[in-house]
Amino acid sequence: MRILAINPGSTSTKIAVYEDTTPLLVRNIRHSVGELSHFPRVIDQFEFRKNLVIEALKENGIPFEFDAIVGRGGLLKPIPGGVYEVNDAMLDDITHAMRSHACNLGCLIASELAALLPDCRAFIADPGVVDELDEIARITGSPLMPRITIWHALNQRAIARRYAAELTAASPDHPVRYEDLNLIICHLGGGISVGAHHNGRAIDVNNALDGEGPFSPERAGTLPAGQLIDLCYSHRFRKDELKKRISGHAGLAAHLGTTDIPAIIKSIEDGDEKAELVLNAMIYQVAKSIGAAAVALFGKIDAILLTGGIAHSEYVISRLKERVSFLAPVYVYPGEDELEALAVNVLGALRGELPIQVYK
Ligand SMILES: Nc1ncnc2c1ncn2[C@@H]1O[C@H](COP(=O)(O)OP(=O)(O)OP(=O)(O)O)[C@@H](O)[C@H]1O
Ligand SMILES: CCCC(=O)O
Repeated sequence: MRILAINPGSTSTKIAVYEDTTPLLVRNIRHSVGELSHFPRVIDQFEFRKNLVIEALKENGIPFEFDAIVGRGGLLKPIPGGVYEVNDAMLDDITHAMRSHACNLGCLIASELAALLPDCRAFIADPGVVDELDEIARITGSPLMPRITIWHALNQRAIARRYAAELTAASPDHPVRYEDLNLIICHLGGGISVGAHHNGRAIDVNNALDGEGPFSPERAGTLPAGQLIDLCYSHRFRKDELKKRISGHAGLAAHLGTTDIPAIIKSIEDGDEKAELVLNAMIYQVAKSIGAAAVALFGKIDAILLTGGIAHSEYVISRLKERVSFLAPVYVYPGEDELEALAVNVLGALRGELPIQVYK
């Protein structure tokens, strides 16, 4: 089976081509803040990112022949995890999605490219709206605003399974499954999500997109509610501009004008005190969220797993470990396994080993 996996993130479009479980091509196409700022809305990046995918395949001599195309995404209604075939209900909900996120493009690009081929099917797997919250975690101080989650479900689960497989490989007589573990998993990407996983379910995890949790390279995280309301009524910003102050032009992008962690660390080394304070504040907020997840798990934690692009950074990881390693052993999985997870999920579905769910 030949599978094209497409993962549009907030700062990159990652693609991979798999022949069964063998990767034939893996590419990370990075997008600068300036490049993406030409597009008023994320959905407007559709043609741009789709063409980049086609160009990357051509440049690498990959023939446009696939059994399935799978995209990461999108921000649909809350649904159980798993593999879903793209259908009209999904495309309709994505096109009119209330929330803007690059992963919405994954579903749309997969669908459009698959339609160019006879017998090629389009899928998504474990989108960011996978919802397994404990009921107690949904309650906020306002009945008007129950909590929802939008998080890196695909990667957090893939990393959890990888950690369990590593434990099993180390002690084959004592096989361990993700479903046996209590884990805190922290995805450090353009957005940051921190999940408390209890026996294979994310019982609490922040809404990394809509202003909840730590701030991140391009998200505001939790904001002071009163000040936010005042800003809404200040006539200083239109609604869409204010939304960008929560997701897009927020976090490190708003404070420092860049989401590029290596560049920020370079300027800290060159003596930029503001960059140092802001980046350290982001690390501090991530550590506090890990502490909150520890409480959700009653302090019974097998491991803390740090993943996402920023987990490549020794500067960030060493400072995080300093604050949280008293809670549990910390393991680092830099980058993400999302492309492989997409491909493996779809391969399982095409082989009949995993159910293909229908989005309604
Ligand atoms: N080698 C590296 N060292 C430090 N930071 C890095 C490195 N590579 C990428 N990053 C940082 O990781 C962040 C992007 O992470 P990632 O690629 O996981 O995000 P994304 O896929 O664009 O968005 P998201 O994960 O939120 O969907 C950026 O802030 C980038 O600067
Ligand atoms: C759906 C992914 C969540 C995020 O980027 O914050």
